[in-house]
Amino acid sequence: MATEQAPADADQSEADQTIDLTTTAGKLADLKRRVAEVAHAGSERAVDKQHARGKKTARERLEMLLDEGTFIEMDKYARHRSNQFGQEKNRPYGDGVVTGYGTIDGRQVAVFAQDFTVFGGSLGEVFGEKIVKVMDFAMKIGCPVIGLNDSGGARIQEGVVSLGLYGEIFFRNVRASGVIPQISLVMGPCAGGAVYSPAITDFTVMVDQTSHMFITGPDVIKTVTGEDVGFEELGGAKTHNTKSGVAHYMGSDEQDAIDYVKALLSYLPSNNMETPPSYDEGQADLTVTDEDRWLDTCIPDSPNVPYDMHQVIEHIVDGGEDGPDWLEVQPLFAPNIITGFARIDGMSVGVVANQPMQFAGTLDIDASEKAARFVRTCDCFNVPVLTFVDVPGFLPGTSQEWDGIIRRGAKLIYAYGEATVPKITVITRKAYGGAYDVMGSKHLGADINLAWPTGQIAVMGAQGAVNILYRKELAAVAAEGGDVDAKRAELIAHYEETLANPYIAAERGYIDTVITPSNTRMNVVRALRALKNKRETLPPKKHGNIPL
Ligand SMILES: CC(=O)SCCNC(=O)CCNC(=O)[C@H](O)C(C)(C)COP(=O)(O)OP(=O)(O)OC[C@H]1O[C@@H](n2cnc3c(N)ncnc32)[C@H](O)[C@@H]1OP(=O)(O)O
Repeated sequence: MATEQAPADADQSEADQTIDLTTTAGKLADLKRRVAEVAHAGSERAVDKQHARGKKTARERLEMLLDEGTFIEMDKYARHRSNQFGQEKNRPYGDGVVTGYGTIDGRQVAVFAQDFTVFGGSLGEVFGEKIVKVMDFAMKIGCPVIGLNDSGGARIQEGVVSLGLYGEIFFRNVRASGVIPQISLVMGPCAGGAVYSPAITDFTVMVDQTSHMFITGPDVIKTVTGEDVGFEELGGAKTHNTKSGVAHYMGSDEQDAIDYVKALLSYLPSNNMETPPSYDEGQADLTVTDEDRWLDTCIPDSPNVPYDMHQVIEHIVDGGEDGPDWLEVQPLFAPNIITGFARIDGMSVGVVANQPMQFAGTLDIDASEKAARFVRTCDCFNVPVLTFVDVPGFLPGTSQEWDGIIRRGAKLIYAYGEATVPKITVITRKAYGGAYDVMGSKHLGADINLAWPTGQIAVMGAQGAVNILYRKELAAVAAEGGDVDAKRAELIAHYEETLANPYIAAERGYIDTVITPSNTRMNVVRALRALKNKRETLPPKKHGNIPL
């Protein structure tokens, strides 16, 4: 995979002695020797230790990630210039990070892979300069940059210079945000300030058991707060995929994590000036199939009975022998909302959907932030947003209020309102209260709004509404010894008939049309085709002020 072939492991010192640098043959032999040194920058002991932990080396990982034979390494002869703490005696080629470019599924990408076998992958001046250079290169040519993180953090011996280079990387992460996709694979430690580069990138993928992210480690935490916590519990892949929402996917092993990144890239354009790649576009069968007909039966008669929104999504997106063309993002975090990429009619689509199986599909802080971030990611990279709505409202509770559901829930409104990509919304069942507005409503600029006849678009559910509207009447029935439950049922039926349906919204054009569920795929395909050339721009401004 290097541009020069490394010689087989022979007795190197003997070979070195025979190199005559005054001849061309000698100079070529010298280059070969250096190439071999580059490839074996980490000691055998460090490589063995890496493997014993179930981790691959930086070069092995790049081989797994990139198309075979496409990697071109940059700065392989770079070495640190530090002469502190005896560092001048050890100047391995590459300085602990492998950088360069290659292809994934034939598409150009730039990469850097931190090499834990050299100085623990710690970031010094030259190491940092190499990353900065490859990021600048990716920006110039408009291709995604993928960072493989496995590092002890700032190289302690190089002091503030290391911190300066972290800052240079963060700065570029910010400037590249929304221009080129940035993806972080965390495949070992990622500690202290180092975590903020992955945090700014579009996606962070971790590996179960072998990757950790934290600002301060267990020892510091013990000293400062007295808490006893291990690496895994504090900042392992499970923690960041389920609790903190820092990560977007937990790979079961390194191969799984890498495969996820490759799949992710297949839904994204190379930069914000391009549209995402499409596969067999325009080939969708628009007749109603058995898969489509399943949708006519999936909504339970009782509004209190859940159903799995994953199944709805899977019946609408493209599919083949390998199953639905669907890649969930943050599947383990805030599962009351589903986010992920799909292909419909061969086109890339970002799906946001309430999940009635979790907290009845209510919106809470985590769900709002998860979906807001996802909608903005789609909008950056010209991916249309398809929303499925079954939401009974925002989650009530003091913890939600005190943790800021007002400003944090507002992010989702902001994200939908700001997005100029095609926006298509399907209301399958409940769309209650403020949550109706939030979830891709016409009022927030959605282009096509569809509802199923099972849709209930109202300020609140029938039960709650009747209890408020008819409190006095119900109390009077109770006082007279009448049948309160029968009266309530009668009032609920009346409310459902008059208000909890999709037709009032449709009368006003808030819903473009009410469709038979089995016609959803056909309607979505036609809408995507119609909206393909949608052009909408925001008023000129420096940038908006999303509540953070
Ligand atoms: C902005 C910031 O990044 S602030 C954060 C600064 N970094 C830190 O606080 C983490 C410091 N490092 C560590 O705590 C540990 O090395 C860990 C947890 C990352 C990994 O531990 P282990 O897997 O046991 O690896 P180990 O400690 O042996 O490190 C491997 C080698 O990398 C070196 N190394 C690790 N981190 C650093 C570092 N930050 N700077 C310089 N060298 C480092 C180690 O000295 C060791 O060198 P050696 O093989 O010559 O003995």
